[in-house]
Amino acid sequence: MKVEVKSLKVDLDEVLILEGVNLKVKEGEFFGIVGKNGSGKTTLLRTLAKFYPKEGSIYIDGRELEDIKLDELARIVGVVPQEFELNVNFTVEQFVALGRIPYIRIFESEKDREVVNRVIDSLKCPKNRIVRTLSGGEKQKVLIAKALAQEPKVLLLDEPTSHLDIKHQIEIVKILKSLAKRGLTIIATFHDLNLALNFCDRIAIMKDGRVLKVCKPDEVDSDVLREAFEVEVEVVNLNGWKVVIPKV
Ligand SMILES: Nc1ncnc2c1ncn2[C@@H]1O[C@H](COP(=O)(O)OP(=O)(O)OP(=O)(O)O)[C@@H](O)[C@H]1O
Repeated sequence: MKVEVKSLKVDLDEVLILEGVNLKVKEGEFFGIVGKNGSGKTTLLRTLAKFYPKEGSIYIDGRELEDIKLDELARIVGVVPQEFELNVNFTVEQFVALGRIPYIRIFESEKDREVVNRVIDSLKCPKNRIVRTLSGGEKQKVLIAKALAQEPKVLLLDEPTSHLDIKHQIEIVKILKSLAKRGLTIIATFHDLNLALNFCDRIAIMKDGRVLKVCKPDEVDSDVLREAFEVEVEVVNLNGWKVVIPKV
């Protein structure tokens, strides 16, 4: 499903956090959001998930967010939050099954079990382990699995690779890329510019609650990064990889 944001403004506790945000994310697009700390990335994602009141409009598949009730929204939009104290005593299987709540009537159905097992297998999560005992990276995958068990059409992820080593970072972004290729619309924030530049289809660069530029990774240059991050950097091409190097 496509996601469109028009003239979005968000105030939290009477502080202006987002203003004049306009975005058009296509169905099946892997869309990255980057920007320095406090630029408004998390607030934008949470607003897309209807966590915060807003001015302006957000359309999901052409429908204004206000008109989509929360139970229906839970079947359309999956959210993977940034920080999550995942100290629950559930097994991975039980925890991922929570993602089926928007579908469950009284008893878990055969389909619920099938979806939970498919998602766990596709992310290679350790099904029978207790979630509390998992490493940060394993917990991150379990959170993504729970969101995918919702069978969302749009997946919002806040820093999906923040707890991961380089192997697992690449594993997760490749999984996200393949999900997007199969039609899932993915909007994810990244601190790691190199991951965003090499895997996202397009990127929004944010500063001070506004979107400075939306472009393809090839169009991200040192000028816009200097403006957004207030640091001198160079964007170079190294063996087919775009790499952002700080000039210190
Ligand atoms: N409830 C609130 N009341 C006032 N200010 C808030 C509130 N929530 C967030 N902010 C402020 O809004 C700004 C944007 O925060 P947000 O978490 O969206 O940024 P971010 O780009 O995700 O940052 P980070 O990269 O550090 O996670 C920050 O200055 C933050 O302090």
